[in-house]
Amino acid sequence: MKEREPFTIAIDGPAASGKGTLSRRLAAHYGLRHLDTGLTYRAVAKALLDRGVSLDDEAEAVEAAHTLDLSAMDRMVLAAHGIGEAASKVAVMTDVRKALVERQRAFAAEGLGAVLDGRDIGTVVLPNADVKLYVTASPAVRAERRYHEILRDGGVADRAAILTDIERRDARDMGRADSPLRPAEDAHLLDTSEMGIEAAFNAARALINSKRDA
Ligand SMILES: Nc1ncnc2c1ncn2[C@@H]1O[C@H](COP(=O)(O)OP(=O)(O)OP(=O)(O)O)[C@@H](O)[C@H]1O
Ligand SMILES: Nc1ccn([C@@H]2O[C@H](COP(=O)(O)O)[C@@H](O)[C@H]2O)c(=O)n1
Repeated sequence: MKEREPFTIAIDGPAASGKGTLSRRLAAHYGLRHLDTGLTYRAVAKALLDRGVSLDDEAEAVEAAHTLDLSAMDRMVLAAHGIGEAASKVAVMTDVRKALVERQRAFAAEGLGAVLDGRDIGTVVLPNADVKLYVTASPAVRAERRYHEILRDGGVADRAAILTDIERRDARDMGRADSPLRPAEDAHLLDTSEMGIEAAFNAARALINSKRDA
């Protein structure tokens, strides 16, 4: 049997667009490793919060980025709302991004290929990825999904506050100088505002299969 070349899939999109859900499904389907790069920024932010230092402390943040153990990142712990907000603050620091991008590229280069999701995967981390997807949905739809996710996990949520948070994080992620969130020129847009998880997975799979077989 002919051996396949390593295959990389880059998935970007705003908060709560569904890129993590889609990336996990695709990685399992194609037998690829998966890295949620948002967790790397969250882990750096949490390290600063745990140490009781300011989120502006760039030297501490860079040190945390270099020493981060990717295999020890706990999605349940890092999912906390406050950590997401803190992550988008440390994510504006160029030297933090440099350190994390290096780690993310090293992850993607190992093995038979990988799916990476985040904000700058198609534009900065893996500009030569085999497939690039930009997953999005309207802010109202994303807020509604996050609202139901919080209730499902037993939490208490306020719809209006979630929408405000999502819009604030979008503005910070799209407006920063270094590696702002935007679709790569060669990314395929997947607007899931009116698409369920299964339909989004099927659309992504059809696109990836066409690239793999090409
Ligand atoms: N196409 C979809 N239709 C309906 N619900 C969806 C869809 N995609 C994802 N969801 C749900 O929306 C919520 C947010 O999805 P997910 O965590 O994958 O988003 P994300 O883009 O990775 O978010 P973040 O950047 O904040 O980590 C989850 O509860 C997920 O189950
Ligand atoms: N490639 C990335 C991934 C994430 N960020 C920043 O981290 C924040 C948290 O990300 P989630 O995907 O877990 O919500 C996000 O708001 C970004 O500020 C990034 O800059 N680049």
